[in-house]
Amino acid sequence: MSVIESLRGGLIVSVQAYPGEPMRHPETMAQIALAAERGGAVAIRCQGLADISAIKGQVEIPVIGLWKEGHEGVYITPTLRHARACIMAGADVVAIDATRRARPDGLSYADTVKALKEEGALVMADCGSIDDARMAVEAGSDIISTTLAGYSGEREKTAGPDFELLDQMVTEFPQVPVLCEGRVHSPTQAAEVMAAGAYAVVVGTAITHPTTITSWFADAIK
Ligand SMILES: CC(=O)N[C@H](C=O)[C@@H](O)[C@H](O)[C@H](O)COP(=O)(O)O
Repeated sequence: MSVIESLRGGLIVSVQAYPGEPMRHPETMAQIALAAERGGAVAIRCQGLADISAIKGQVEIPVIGLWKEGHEGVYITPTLRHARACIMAGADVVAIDATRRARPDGLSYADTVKALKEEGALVMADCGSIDDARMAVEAGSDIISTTLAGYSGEREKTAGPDFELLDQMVTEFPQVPVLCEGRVHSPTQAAEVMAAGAYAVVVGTAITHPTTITSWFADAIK
């Protein structure tokens, strides 16, 4: 079965810790990824070359790798160099910023995807709007996703997943795998995005970010 086919209908778990956080260590991330695999994840999404390699060493399921540089503007795998490095580190799919903003290396999104495809890589397009998705499909991305909805200035940051953008994407691109990622906070919401036509759902915070999960409970009993 192809990597993309193996994601169909499944749960992808995003395993990331942010700079300065207590769990930001490749071995810790790899342990969480393995736990997620045992729980039924069909793939892991993770950040940074050390985490990608450590996680590849632990799990059998595919790894979607990205490399975050900074946290403003184009920061998810911002350049072709970052994308190539993710593949070299072992990622089965590389996730890259697929907004229409200028990229730090001056390449267009289409040029970046073209180079990666020529090298045999699979590309996940992290989109923030339907216009981004159009550009990403035109460029030949293997997967498109709602990852940047609410973070790139084109969509409101909904409390839960951006169902409206998901609907636009699956309606306009029925032939392209559309992932729903971002603020999927419960099993019910995960089921809802699948019912809405997502090819697969990506859950990060609600499974792998204990500080945030703890704050949900702490706030609820204040
Ligand atoms: C916008 C951005 O930088 N998103 C990042 C992308 O890799 C991660 O910080 C998110 O945790 C991930 O998308 C999963 O989303 P959520 O944690 O909401 O389930």
